[in-house]
Amino acid sequence: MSVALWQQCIDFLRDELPSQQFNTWIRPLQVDGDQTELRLYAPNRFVLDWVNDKYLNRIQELLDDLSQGQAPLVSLLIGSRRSAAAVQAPVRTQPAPVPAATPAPSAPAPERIAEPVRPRAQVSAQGFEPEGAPLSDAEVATPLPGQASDNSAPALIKHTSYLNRSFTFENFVEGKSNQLARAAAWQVADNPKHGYNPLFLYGGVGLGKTHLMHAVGNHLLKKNPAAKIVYLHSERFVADMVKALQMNAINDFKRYYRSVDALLIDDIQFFAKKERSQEEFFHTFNALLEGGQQVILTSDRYPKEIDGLEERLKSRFGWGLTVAVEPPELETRVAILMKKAEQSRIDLPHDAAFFIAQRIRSNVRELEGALKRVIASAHFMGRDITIELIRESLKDLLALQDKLVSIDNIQRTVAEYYKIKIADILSKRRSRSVARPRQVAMALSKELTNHSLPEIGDAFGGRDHTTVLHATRKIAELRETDADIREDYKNLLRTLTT
Ligand SMILES: Nc1ncnc2c1ncn2[C@@H]1O[C@H](COP(=O)(O)OP(=O)(O)OP(=O)(O)O)[C@@H](O)[C@H]1O
Repeated sequence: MSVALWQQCIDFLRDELPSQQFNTWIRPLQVDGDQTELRLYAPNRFVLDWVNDKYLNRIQELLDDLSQGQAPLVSLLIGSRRSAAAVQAPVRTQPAPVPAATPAPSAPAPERIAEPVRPRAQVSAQGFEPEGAPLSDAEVATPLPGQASDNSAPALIKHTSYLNRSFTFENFVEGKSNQLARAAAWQVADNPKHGYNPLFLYGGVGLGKTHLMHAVGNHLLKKNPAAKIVYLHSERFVADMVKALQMNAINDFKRYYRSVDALLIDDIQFFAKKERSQEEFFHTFNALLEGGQQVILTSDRYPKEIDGLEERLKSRFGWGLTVAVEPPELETRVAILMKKAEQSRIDLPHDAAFFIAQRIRSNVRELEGALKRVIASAHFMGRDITIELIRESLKDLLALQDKLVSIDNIQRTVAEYYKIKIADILSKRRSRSVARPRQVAMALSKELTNHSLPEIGDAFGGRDHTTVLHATRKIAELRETDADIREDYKNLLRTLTT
């Protein structure tokens, strides 16, 4: 019964919280319980502390409301449902109104959990035999990217453990969009034995996941130059494994990967549908976790949403910490440009950085690419970087952007998104189902185009500029208070700018 109540509570939290927060803190919680007690299992102490601190009061409040004051007592534990036996005693919290972060006075100190409790891996480093699932076509067909051999690796393992030395924490610009991911990565880098294992970073292309992963690796190496840090793309892992199987050297392969201090694997969505590789990775992963070696993974989406990935892998990824990296907001884009210019010892005026950041919104890689082009033009023509020079050197890119974000296109995209007609957006109808999307479209037009308020008003069926102003203010306010609008706006921005 309390589990059903939790499901309802989750529905509210999903609506109330930005998706990044929901995915990071609430979604990994597992639950069981009965009429009187609801046990929530956090994958590690970090999540437990955070939930305790930030969300438990609200959770208890919601449960009270949903059960008309008959809410079960909430216990927050470390572990997972199946490993509950391994957990000695919960960090039991008081029901509201007593502050939820306070452990019950009766909980004896020695029983408090000091370290994350993790279910024991089922397979030891030596325990796996190669007869697994047969190779799928995709596994066999995966090309071998040409990289030099790593001296310490068996000859068949072609990857390198090279980390990009410029991907450091110092060079990483922090903003709202990547704050959590950076904090989690820093924890792992600074305190690997007590951090989160695995650390799973996910988000769209070019947003800094690889950068952060390397930053951890670089920091670990700085602290211990003898550490064996292996970074590779998931396709490389697959290719090495295929080769090892072909050469009858799978044991070398296993030994090598299981001997590392930290294994960093990029873009693990490429494991999808490659059953044999997943099998091998699963065992490597277990062995590393069991040995206390650090694993860091990245993917372009939330692990549970990767089609073609085994459930047991998805579930195991949740033992550590899963954090999203979001597209950077305007201020962060400006700061990134200023940082990159500083690294290249280029004098980039703030208004020029602002201009580029305003126009290039999709991701940091694009932003960097645009800056490089501007710098090259400035060098080539022997001119200072001005907005005029930027307009010239990014002419094609900006024209493409303008086409993409014309008011017409915004109206069409918003109409499609909300499943209404463009004619409705232009009409005088005031019903909420039409008025809100219209306001969203107006706010997007203001943010994404250079049209003036009167021009935007004209394009929306001849409305006054004050109506457009009101719409942009209203939507700005709703993006703070209403999770649906916030999500809609974010999705539309992404559709219109990538
Ligand atoms: N916050 C940031 N501060 C400084 N540079 C950044 C930041 N975010 C991204 N970058 C830079 O943007 C580029 C792309 O980042 P990165 O390769 O880490 O993206 P990614 O998320 O791993 O993308 P993909 O999924 O395509 O591999 C890199 O050059 C990186 O240094």
